[in-house]
Amino acid sequence: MTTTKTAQAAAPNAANRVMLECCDVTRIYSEGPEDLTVLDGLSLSVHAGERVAIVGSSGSGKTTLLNLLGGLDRPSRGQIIIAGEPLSGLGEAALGRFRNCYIGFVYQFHHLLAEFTALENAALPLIIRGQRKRDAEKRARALLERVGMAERADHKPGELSGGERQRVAIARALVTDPGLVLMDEPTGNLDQTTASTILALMDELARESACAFVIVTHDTALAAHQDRVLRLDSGFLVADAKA
Ligand SMILES: Nc1ncnc2c1ncn2[C@@H]1O[C@H](COP(=O)(O)OP(=O)(O)OP(=O)(O)O)[C@@H](O)[C@H]1O
Repeated sequence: MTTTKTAQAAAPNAANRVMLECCDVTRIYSEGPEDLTVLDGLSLSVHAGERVAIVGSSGSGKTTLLNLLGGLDRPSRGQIIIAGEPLSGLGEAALGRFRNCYIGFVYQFHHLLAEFTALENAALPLIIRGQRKRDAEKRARALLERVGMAERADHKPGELSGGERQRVAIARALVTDPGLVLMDEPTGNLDQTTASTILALMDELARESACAFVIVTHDTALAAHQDRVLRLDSGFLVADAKA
């Protein structure tokens, strides 16, 4: 194990194209009586088709990092570049459009819309993008099928179990065929069989469409399944050997 600010060893089978670059990123929270430095000059590259797990103890900054990578928060210092685009150069509206095109989110707080069915929720990112409802729902249905939710497509979130809602959220994140998917405990609510289905789907997508995944998790089995495991510790990334 190396203890360096930069965790940049490329996975053996990763494509050469860099999908995500995090350059010397620092995040300091200044709201309390004292400044809190959560990330301290952190650098990271993730290539197309690469799957990276971020682990670390509670409060180590995993969610903070994920929010920065998704453009939901801005770093105090440093630069985040996705698909060659520095996020700091984008205003809020442009950032929203960029997220819709390039990033899929599976976050615990990213709730499904209660008044829409599973199918409509999964199709939503394409509708927002301006795609015709019929085409968007066709693609969404295909994704729901892949996560084993085709039978429940016409149900609303209130009629689904926690694990089923999570699978719809995963379909919604993948429906736009994003270059980068950010996941926060994606298999947290799932039984082992369903979790394995989701892992297999992620493997396929990483291979087929060179989608890159950054996955925050406490689940050691899920982390061990990824190309790289990075541990957040005292504001720095510590690169583990391939788990
Ligand atoms: N908006 C904020 N203002 C001030 N401090 C914050 C804010 N958000 C997070 N923190 C603090 O930053 C630190 C890192 O929080 P973060 O949520 O990133 O940790 P985490 O590794 O995701 O934890 P967990 O595994 O428990 O979800 C914590 O000490 C937290 O209290």
